[in-house]
Amino acid sequence: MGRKQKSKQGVPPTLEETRGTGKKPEAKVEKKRKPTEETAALQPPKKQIAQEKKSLFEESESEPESNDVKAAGDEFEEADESSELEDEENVDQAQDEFVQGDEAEEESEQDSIFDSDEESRGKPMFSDDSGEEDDLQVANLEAMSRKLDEEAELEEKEAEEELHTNIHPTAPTILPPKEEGGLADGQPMSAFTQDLSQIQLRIQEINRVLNDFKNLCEPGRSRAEYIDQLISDVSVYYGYSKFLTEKLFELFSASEAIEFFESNELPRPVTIRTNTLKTQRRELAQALINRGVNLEPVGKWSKVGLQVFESQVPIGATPEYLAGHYILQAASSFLPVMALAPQPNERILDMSSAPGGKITYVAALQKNTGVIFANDANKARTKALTANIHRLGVRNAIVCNYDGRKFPNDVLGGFDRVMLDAPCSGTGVIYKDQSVKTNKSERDFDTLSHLQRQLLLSAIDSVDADSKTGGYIVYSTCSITVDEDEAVIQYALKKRPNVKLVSTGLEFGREGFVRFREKRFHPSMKLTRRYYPHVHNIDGFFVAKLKKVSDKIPQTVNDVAEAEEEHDIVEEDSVNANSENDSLTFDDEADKAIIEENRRKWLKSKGYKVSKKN
Ligand SMILES: C[S@@+](CC[C@H](N)C(=O)[O-])C[C@H]1O[C@@H](n2cnc3c(N)ncnc32)[C@H](O)[C@@H]1O
Repeated sequence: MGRKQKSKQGVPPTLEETRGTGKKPEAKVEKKRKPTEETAALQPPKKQIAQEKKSLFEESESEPESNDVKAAGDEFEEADESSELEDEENVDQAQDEFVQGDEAEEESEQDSIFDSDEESRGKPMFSDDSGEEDDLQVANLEAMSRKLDEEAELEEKEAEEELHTNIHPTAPTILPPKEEGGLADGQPMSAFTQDLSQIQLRIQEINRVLNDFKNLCEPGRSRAEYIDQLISDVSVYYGYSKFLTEKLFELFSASEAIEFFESNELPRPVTIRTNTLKTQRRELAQALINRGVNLEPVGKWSKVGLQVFESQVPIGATPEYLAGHYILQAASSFLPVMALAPQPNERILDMSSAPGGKITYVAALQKNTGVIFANDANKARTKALTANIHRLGVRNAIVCNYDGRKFPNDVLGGFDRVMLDAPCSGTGVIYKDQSVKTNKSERDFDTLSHLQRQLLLSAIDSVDADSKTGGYIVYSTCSITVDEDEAVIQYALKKRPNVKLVSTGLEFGREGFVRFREKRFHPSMKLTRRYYPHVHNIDGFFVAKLKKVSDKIPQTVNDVAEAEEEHDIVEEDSVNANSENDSLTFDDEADKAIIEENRRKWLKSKGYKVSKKN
């Protein structure tokens, strides 16, 4: 019903489009969020620069992230088609397809990435290099940010006026009458109007009622009825499958969910990362400003990121770009590398590294010392990885092409640190790949979560707990679903009690869920970090950092305590992974069957004779 209705109406205009035509949206869904502590590190911009995005990247080369989501989407479409396979085989096949990828897949995709840092507007800081902030002439930035602030203020004022004009002083009849259209009690009521602008208005109205339910609800109507209608309306208005709308809705309160869905209609700010192997941020900024690029640092939290406001030249084809002085990279992608905190001379594994945005940052932090194994299971994607490694002047990386689940730990293991930026559904980057809105099923999430769990165990097994400088694993995704984030970490804590969660060291971000619906995660899960587009104005992201305390997989709580003592680990916040609080259960039997099936397929592919399945 929802999709049908949408195709009749066409895609709802985004706020940006509405602004572009000079026509205002009928009303803001909700008054703009006031800056909170949470947003202090990264203030969302009050004015997005969607139009500029296109011209900025017209000639840009491929960079990380957008590829990833697309790859996931493509592979899952294929997985869906293999309907004649048995359930287990389906899961397996989907995983294999996901890993192998399409050889013909485009190796390069544009990375249209946006970010903002309102806080630092007007006071640019380039603190990474020499601390000589005053040296850089960035008057253009100040002018730009003043202009943006004024526009934003005006917009906010207008939005507030509209809110008052459009919203009825008392609760109107929002929900369709129970008897109308044969709707039964408790049955989710899909949109009873064909008009998207009316649906949009109803979204606002329901939100208002939910925020003051006691006074504004219609007599005899339950909160659940309003929420059902809201989910149905959001699904129609923003064009999501009902399944995904519900899945994402449950992560937030109703008002926040609306903000989240709205934020997926707007691009994130364009950001670039200075390649400190070749230049310093201050010099790069100066060179780009001279070419007519308006930019400023992404925020105090990053020493290498720059946000691009507008540019008279294609930002992906400047001489500085071609010389490898920077890479177009989402600000969110800096975070797992910062959490990994690689040290010079370490041996590091990036288990799924193509097209190389994060691993080239790792190399820069190591100043090209030590050794990085830049692995990716998709051979086609390793070409873009190699190209980026060359362009950015990385000399300490070895590109390899293993399925991370079967990474040869016995030969190549014993790493000081391992990064697993896992393949995921991309629910954090819906703006970049709108197909995620409709092409993900429950089965896709199950398949991915299973793959992510296997990869994480393999990542853990590749680390040397006795490393003098490290012994860490960082797990990240650009998805915000609990299945792909906390549930994967919880699984690893259970299967590998020789690891424990530690602080990511990241300054901002929301704590990971310790409770989520019926699930109870380990208390140390609060050390993980979640990022959201509507809160932090960066891609939705998840980052967790684990410390391996022993190379043996301990069997008892005491074993873990002993290992920790031996490794002299003092982590006030983190709690032992083998705690009794661990109440989440796992379907070990199902895992066993899938792993066994994978093993059989692998043996077969290597030419071994494999006995028939029982
Ligand atoms: C999120 S992307 C990685 C992005 C990369 N870290 C970067 O910053 O550019 C996930 C990657 O996982 C790879 N992948 C999928 N399944 C894999 C597996 N079983 N083993 C290793 N890599 C895998 C995909 O080919 C994809 O390149």
